[in-house]
Amino acid sequence: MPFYNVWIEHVALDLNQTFTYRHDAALERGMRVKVPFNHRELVAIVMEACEQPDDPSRIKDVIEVLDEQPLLNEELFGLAAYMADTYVSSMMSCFKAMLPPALRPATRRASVVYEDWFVAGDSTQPLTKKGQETWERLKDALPMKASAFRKLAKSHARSFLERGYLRVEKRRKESALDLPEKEDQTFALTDEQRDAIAQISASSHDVFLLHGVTGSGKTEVFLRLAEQALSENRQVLFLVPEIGLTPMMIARVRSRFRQNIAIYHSQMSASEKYDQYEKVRTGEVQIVVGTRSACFMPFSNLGLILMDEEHDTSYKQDMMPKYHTRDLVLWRGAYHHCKVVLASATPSLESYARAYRGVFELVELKQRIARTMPAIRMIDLRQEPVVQGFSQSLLDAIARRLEKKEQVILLLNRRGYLPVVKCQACNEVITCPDCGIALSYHRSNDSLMCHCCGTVYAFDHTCPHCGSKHFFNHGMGTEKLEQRIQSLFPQARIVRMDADSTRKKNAHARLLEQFENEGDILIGTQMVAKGLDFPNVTLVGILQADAGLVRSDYRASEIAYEMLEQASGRAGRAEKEGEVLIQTFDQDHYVMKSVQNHDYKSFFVREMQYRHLGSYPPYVYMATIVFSHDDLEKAERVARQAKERLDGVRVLGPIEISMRMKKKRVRLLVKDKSQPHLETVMWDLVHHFDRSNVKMEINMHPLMLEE
Ligand SMILES: Nc1ncnc2c1ncn2[C@@H]1O[C@H](COP(=O)(O)OP(=O)(O)OP(=O)(O)O)[C@@H](O)[C@H]1O
Ligand SMILES: [Zn+2]
Repeated sequence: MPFYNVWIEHVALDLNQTFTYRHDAALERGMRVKVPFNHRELVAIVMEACEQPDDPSRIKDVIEVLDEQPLLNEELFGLAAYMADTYVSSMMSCFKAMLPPALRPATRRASVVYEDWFVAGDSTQPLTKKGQETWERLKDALPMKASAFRKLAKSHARSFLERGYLRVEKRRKESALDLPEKEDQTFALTDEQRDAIAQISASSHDVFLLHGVTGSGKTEVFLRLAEQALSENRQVLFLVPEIGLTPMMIARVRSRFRQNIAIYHSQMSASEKYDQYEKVRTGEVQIVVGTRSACFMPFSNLGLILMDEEHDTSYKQDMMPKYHTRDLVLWRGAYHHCKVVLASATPSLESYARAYRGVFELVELKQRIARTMPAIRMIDLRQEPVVQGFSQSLLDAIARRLEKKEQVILLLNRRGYLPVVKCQACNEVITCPDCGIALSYHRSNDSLMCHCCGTVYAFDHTCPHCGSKHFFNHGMGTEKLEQRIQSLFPQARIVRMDADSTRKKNAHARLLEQFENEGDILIGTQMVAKGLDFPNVTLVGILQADAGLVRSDYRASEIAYEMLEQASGRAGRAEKEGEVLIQTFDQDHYVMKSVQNHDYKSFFVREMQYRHLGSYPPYVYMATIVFSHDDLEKAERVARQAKERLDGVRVLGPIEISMRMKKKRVRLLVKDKSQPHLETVMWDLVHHFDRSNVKMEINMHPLMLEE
């Protein structure tokens, strides 16, 4: 049949409308084609063949077919449709989110680069005793990248080559992720680990919440479960929140499974992503480790999905379609009839509530491998003064640890030098003209930065309002902390980790390696709270523990709790006992109490009461609608009209929120007990509400209200 319905990407079009074109050869669903549209050539995706339209003479021809095979299989089509429905977004935007950039409309592939790999030869020539030992230790890990093997085998690599134990083979260059080389370590499982694995394997449930305290050895549980799935010839998807923050985790997975693994994350180039995508599609690898977009990999036979740190907010995409990775992997798990394991020391309230009700099966690891949780000491800042950010207790503790040659992590969740630049003469605060919020001073490039939109402004150290050259020096970001701590401990080797110091590719991995090998103090933003496993870290200090609690967002307490508990969990993970010092004005707050007692359950119970009282998730489903326009009144008027149209749901607002790109913005907050009903109401708005050139953006199930 020569007629086909296609999806076209075009902002001015109504969501999900399709158009009909003619093509005389057969097209398959999921192929890309180029079509004429309003005097332009646009890329479209074929949806289906269709009947001859009423007036075939008006139908135009497809200009070019871009693919030999469909890009997406039926499962991924189903996933796109689910995603479009759930997040009230267009099919085309879902396809774009799902495909690697090289397969998105109108891109060409970069050339392929090759590099040396070692594969095992079949030599029986004698080796020295040391050589024999090294060979025994490493031979099962082959094939391996030549450079990596040389690092592990040191001087022996050459004789292995000369004696035919190794052969060189050219392979397509891997993702440039610079992972620390690790040798595989297998442990005798602890009783708890063994029980957890047995429970998951034997259960008839599909979805598990693995709640294991920090340092309880969740990774080893993942690796064993992955081995099981592989032994049944099924594929494994292993999701991590941010690749940069998890080089150690990935190195461990890779050291166990070597060549059988694809790595997929946002810092890779388009051609690297394409390579990894193809490896999965062609069945060359069985395991994918990656960040949220890895949940779209073209698996054919998934046997297990692992989602580490399932509470992490980076699993929610912040552009359209604003999906949550957890929802999508649950859908895929159901499609493949495979088990899904969500894991965290601090599960999201949504997941724990589901485990509580038995929707997910709860699996617990209550003990640390190191046996003891670190002791938490609250430093009451109402009693003990802080001088330039530090209490004397914290300074003393740092000094003691440095003396013992142990390592320290300091958390201050604010980057830059000064958080606010305020004129001493006229009291004006310098703000971002696009967003209206205070700019931060960054000393490294001597400029001002908006932490909302990322714009950098030149700073001549003169107040734009009154011309004064004097500014207050209140407040502190990580840059200032670094300077201060260096002057207090001149001998200490300090590593700073925040969004500024980690901008370059592989910077995370490099900084972490630097800290592990030759650092004394690691300072940083919430990044340092995540996943780090350094045996010699015995002190964690948290400078402004209350900072997260003063935010008005409904999830503020949960996010603050996660950060504090996770940061605390970095101390004392091996033999040496750990200690955590938390500087707070509010030590009786239930968040502080729960952290102090390492008591997730009490946090959960209290927080659920607040969510219940305020009608917030997980008690209701929620969406935000943001209207933006140059004219605030117009945006408000349209928002009020939309509110009237929203029938049978609770609507709060409109309220004005911070500007974005110079546009004024107002927000409606929509709540309902029923997810399908909420979706119906929102779709109705998208299709039938006249928003007269006011921009309208919907965010289903937002994690944060202020964005
Ligand atoms: N059975 C075991 N025997 C000895 N050591 C183990 C065992 N299992 C794990 N470990 C070690 O214990 C440490 C903590 O394990 P892991 O990093 O998996 O913890 P985790 O549960 O992921 O913690 P977090 O949630 O804090 O990231 C690691 O250094 C790991 O190598
Ligand atoms: Zn801005």
